[in-house]
Amino acid sequence: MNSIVSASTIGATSKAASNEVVRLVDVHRHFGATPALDGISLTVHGGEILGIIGRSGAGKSTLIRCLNGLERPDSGEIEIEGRSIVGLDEKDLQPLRRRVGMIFQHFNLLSSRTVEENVALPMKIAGIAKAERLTRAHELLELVGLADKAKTYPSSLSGGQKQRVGIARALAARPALLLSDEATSALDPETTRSILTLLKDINRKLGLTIVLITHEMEVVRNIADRVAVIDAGRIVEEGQVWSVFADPKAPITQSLLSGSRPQLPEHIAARLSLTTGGEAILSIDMAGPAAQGAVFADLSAALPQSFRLVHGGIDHIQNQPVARFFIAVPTRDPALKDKVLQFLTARSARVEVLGYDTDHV
Ligand SMILES: Nc1ncnc2c1ncn2[C@@H]1O[C@H](COP(=O)(O)OP(=O)(O)OP(=O)(O)O)[C@@H](O)[C@H]1O
Repeated sequence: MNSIVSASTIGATSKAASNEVVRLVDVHRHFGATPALDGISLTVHGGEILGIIGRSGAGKSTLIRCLNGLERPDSGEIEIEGRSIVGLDEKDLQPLRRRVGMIFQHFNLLSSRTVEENVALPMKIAGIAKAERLTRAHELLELVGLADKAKTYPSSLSGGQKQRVGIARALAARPALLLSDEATSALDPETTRSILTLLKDINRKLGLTIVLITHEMEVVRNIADRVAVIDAGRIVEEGQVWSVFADPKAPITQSLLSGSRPQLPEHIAARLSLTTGGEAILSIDMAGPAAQGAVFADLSAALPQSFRLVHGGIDHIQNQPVARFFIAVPTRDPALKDKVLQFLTARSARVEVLGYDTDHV
């Protein structure tokens, strides 16, 4: 990928991290009796990548359509770069739409236009002279690694290449904000990773603010700085990605994360009982500084033969260790489990007794 193009060349807005590019306050949007958005308040700062995740029907598309003015809320405030867009008519919305670029799941390229014409189209609509828009289209195609495809048609491109053209086109009008609507959902895992890497690269180089909606936690994990979880039109959880992965609070977040975090193997979970006996099965969650020490070596030294490792691992998200383990503690010494619990909680671990595996004596 060739992406060595400076922010000044491309001309994206680079904002200080404290600047608010998006602000939503108590936004409501109903369709009949269905509350698609039920009081959404959200802030996106300049230069950050916010992932908005939720299940089908949670309200993600409605939210993103409100952000680019395609949908009007019933009530609440929406500001883009400090300017309220709620009361704007179509004519006044046009300059705002140029501040907001968008990429789509199915790319939405014009098949009758070449790649460079697709990228140049928003500039043509904005009345930019032909020579200037072609120069810029080439800079953008270089940014997304497709300079050699300028004269080809979208039908000859792979899905990943089409999305790169979509990204170049979205950047054509020098947006302050890029909205990504399930932009990698139609791509295979490897192409998804390359598109996410490109978006992160553009975010870093141009300081471009990105809001992406997705139903995949892996997308959030790979690219976002912060995550907001939406369910039934409400933000139910919000925070830095590593801390939400480490300690998901809302049931919907726990469920969305179930494929991304170690889970107790099913055959053991199926045997668990509430009756004390055999081994107690404990889950242990540690993150950040708490996950950096030699916790298990220290536990072993302090309480020899007090546990055996059952399952788990350490992930690294935003350069922070996020650990989740399952251990088995024998119950033949009735006080042992509490000693282990005490030891681990003193080390800032979150520990839960899941039940007893009485088959394992
Ligand atoms: N134009 C509409 N008319 C009626 N109901 C709508 C309309 N748009 C959305 N809804 C309803 O609002 C709720 C939120 O829909 P929305 O499309 O925003 O969810 P979503 O999270 O984007 O779902 P998906 O991931 O399946 O696209 C759903 O119950 C949906 O049926």
